Amino acid sequence: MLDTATVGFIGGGNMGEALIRGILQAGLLAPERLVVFDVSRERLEHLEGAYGVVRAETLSACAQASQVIIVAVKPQNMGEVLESMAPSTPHRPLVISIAAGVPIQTIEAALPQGIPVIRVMPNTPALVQQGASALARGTHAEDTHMEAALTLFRSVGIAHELDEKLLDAVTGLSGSGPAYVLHFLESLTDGGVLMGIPRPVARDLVVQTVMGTARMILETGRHPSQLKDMVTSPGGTTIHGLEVLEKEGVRGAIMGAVRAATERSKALGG
Ligand SMILES: NC(=O)C1=CN([C@@H]2O[C@H](COP(=O)(O)OP(=O)(O)OC[C@H]3O[C@@H](n4cnc5c(N)ncnc54)[C@H](OP(=O)(O)O)[C@@H]3O)[C@@H](O)[C@H]2O)C=CC1
Ligand SMILES: O=C(O)[C@@H]1CCC=N1
Repeated sequence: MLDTATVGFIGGGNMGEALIRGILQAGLLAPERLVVFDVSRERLEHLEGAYGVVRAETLSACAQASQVIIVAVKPQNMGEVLESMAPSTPHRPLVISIAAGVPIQTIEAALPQGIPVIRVMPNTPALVQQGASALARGTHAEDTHMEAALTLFRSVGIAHELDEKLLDAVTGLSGSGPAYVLHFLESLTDGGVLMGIPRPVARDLVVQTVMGTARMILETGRHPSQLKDMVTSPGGTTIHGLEVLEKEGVRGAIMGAVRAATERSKALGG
């Protein structure tokens, strides 16, 4: 269904822009096939100017022009957006929500009966086609709808179909995950600076170390523990660093962060 579809974005903030940019860079759709509506005129002007996408003057115009509608507003704005959108969906578009925590049932109940809905949890590395998304289908979403949604999100990274009950956990893991990785990356860089390395060099070394380590997992298929053991010489430097991380409870702290974010996602759904 994507071959001829116009894809509408309601909400063109951080995540909306990451998807727009990623989809265009991947060459999946031409800019004239992307229509955007945002309450912020500034955002609309930015998106139109930066990417050449079509700007809709109203939410209804965006919905009416689109066979696939990606709703990318904050969970708190979902109620008003769905209410405004409902009368503009007689053409039965596929509605894709990326809002954290908002259950499919809530979205379906706010729209006319029979509208296909897919709930997705993407993440910001979609901006550079390195996103990670999980998708769950609603009552009326058929295989063609899921295939179209998977094609969209796979154009900007990897995507898995999952049962909806796991989407809050995905939100806590890979949805919020880039922030944890950036926090770690920033701390590691500060560690280098603390030891006297100029910041730009420390940043470069850290980014390459994180990227190289992730690629090593993917390309060797080995367990992270095995790869960690390769770095860790008996009585050497690494084991002394690891001892500090274990004493400070970093592993438990990271697991706790995923749990806290998952619980927050559940709470956002009401
Ligand atoms: N950021 C992330 O890493 C991720 C976010 N998400 C989800 O994506 C959604 C968007 O998040 P994010 O992009 O970070 O949020 P942003 O606040 O950056 O973007 C939302 C945009 O929608 C606009 N908006 C608000 N109300 C309306 C409306 N009624 N109609 C049209 N546009 C409206 C906002 O304008 P204004 O600012 O003026 O209100 C803003 O420009 C959220 O539901 C979030 O849970 C999912 C995965 C990752
Ligand atoms: O922080 C948030 O609520 C959103 C959802 C996942 C990432 N950012």
